[in-house]
Amino acid sequence: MSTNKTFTMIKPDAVLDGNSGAILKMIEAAGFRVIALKKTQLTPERAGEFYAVHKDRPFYNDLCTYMSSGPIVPIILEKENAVADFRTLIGATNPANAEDGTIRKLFAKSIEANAIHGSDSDENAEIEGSFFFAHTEQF
Ligand SMILES: Nc1ncnc2c1ncn2[C@@H]1O[C@H](COP(=O)(O)OP(=O)(O)OP(=O)(O)O)[C@@H](O)[C@H]1O
Repeated sequence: MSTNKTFTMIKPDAVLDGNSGAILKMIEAAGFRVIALKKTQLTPERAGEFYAVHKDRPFYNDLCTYMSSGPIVPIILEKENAVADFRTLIGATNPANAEDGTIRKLFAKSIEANAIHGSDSDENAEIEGSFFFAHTEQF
């Protein structure tokens, strides 16, 4: 059964460019409610843990370097059909393929520095949210 929650993370390129506020505004305007939010920075090792599923991909090392290169804003969100609706809101992984009006179309710079992450399943949303927030931090 759906948990109605998803996990997102505004990535270093978007945070450093001062786009966190504009991105959060789009997220809330689309009907998502913020359950937990903070600003933090990953070490390369923690970035490697977060993206462990990609450890055999050729872009893994560059991805970990990039994801630990600056601040990020991890967020837990709530909405009906949250995981699927959020993937629609952010658009395709590669901004060259992202649909008009999506967050990545507006803010992503490249397939790597693509502004934002969105969980791809209810199970991963739970795992990824717990990676950054203890249950007591959520409300
Ligand atoms: N070919 C690639 N070259 C460089 N970086 C890539 C490439 N493919 C994916 N990435 C990076 O790895 C992240 C995870 O890749 P994945 O295939 O899970 O995409 P996604 O599900 O759209 O993105 P995310 O998991 O961040 O929401 C991407 O968001 C992107 O930052």
